[in-house]
Amino acid sequence: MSSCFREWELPPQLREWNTLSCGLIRGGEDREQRIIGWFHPCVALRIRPISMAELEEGATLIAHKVDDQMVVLMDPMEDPDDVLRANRSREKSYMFDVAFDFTATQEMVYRATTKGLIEGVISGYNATVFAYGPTGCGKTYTMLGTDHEPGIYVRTLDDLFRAIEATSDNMEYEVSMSYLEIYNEMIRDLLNPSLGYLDLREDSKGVIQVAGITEVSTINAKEIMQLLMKGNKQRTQEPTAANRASSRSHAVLQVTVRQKSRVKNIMQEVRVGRLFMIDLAGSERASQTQNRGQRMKEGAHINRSLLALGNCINALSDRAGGKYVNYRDSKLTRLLKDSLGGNSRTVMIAHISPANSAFEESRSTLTYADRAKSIRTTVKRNLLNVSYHIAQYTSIIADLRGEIQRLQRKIEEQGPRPARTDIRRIQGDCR
Ligand SMILES: Nc1ncnc2c1ncn2[C@@H]1O[C@H](COP(=O)(O)OP(=O)(O)OP(=O)(O)O)[C@@H](O)[C@H]1O
Repeated sequence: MSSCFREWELPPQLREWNTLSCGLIRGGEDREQRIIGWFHPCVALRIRPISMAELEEGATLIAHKVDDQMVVLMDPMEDPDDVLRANRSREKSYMFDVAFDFTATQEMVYRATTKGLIEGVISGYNATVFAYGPTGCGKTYTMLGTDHEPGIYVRTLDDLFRAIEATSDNMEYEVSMSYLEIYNEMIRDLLNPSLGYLDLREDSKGVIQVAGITEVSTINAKEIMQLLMKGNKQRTQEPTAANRASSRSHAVLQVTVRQKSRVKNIMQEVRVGRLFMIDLAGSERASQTQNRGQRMKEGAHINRSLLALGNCINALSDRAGGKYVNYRDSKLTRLLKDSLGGNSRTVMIAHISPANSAFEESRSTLTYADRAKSIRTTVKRNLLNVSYHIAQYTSIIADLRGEIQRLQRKIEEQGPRPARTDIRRIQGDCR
């Protein structure tokens, strides 16, 4: 099984961090970011098992994994038994960093896509993993999973805390998480829904923040999982014809890790890594889902934001063409700005059904996933430079010392201080 990153090892550019001649960007007075290189997203494809409903409809299989990286999609209108068929133009093969079919376990998907990001995150790099694809194709299964087959959220958090534990003799960590959903273009805090709808703000360094979101600090995987499960119960899910428990919102789990050395020194740095794990709502065809009323309205919002995401992917993958990337079209793309074309190692896991009835959705998902491979992101280490503050205080202290010396000199120049009686006499003169 090939993988995006080698297990427990940093990707080559990250490993070469110490030897690379890095660019140094001052991202603000107290924040430095060191560029370590360009990256393309890791794009994985998962073909879920055929469902009972599809079997009952007499579905045939049209999507196949050929090897660890190649997937073939056949046009269902073509007769596979016709040996004379000359026109196979609509049968297409796609190459990905890694491909999975119904035989793949949750552990295999996690190891090949996400596990390799953890070491970077605890050392101050940003990373994003997102599940993409049509409704009912297995995104929530991959990200959240089940009690028996936990998905990427649980496995990542388990390994993240294990990695922290392994280096905690030398390093001090602070981990916090937030969990939100974007439902009908509105942001809701899943850890504290009573906060109402939240706004997106861009800080002075261009980093997108959700104003007022609950950030829970913890260093305990079990505690995070309990919060996640609680938050997930708040997520908007409804039965649709395509999926009995269809997620009607995009769910974003953000884990922030701050790392600093236990050895206190004057040049101490705090490294801040952010990991986004995103379970997108599924794209859907109104005709297939038979949605009406509220479900149809939700579907329109979902499709609109996924279209905005698709447009960003298109524009970003055509950098040579100099296309403008419009992140502002939806909350989803604004939130994913850094993950898509900015400072992040990004993994996209596209999902499709193997059935002939899903041909059009599968084809467009494969096309988007294929385009996403040519996006480039610039990965930088995020440093909150404590030494900057120390330098500031040192220079303030030096200034104050200089001022004291100047005043002392002035007093000395003015001669000895008048005695108390002289002061009384001076006051008397003034009256
Ligand atoms: N790889 C898989 N192995 C076993 N079951 C799967 C797999 N992928 C999906 N399923 C099952 O298929 C059904 C639909 O999956 P899921 O809810 O994850 O789809 P989704 O893409 O998140 O859908 P939506 O966009 O509507 O929320 C679920 O019952 C899920 O358990």
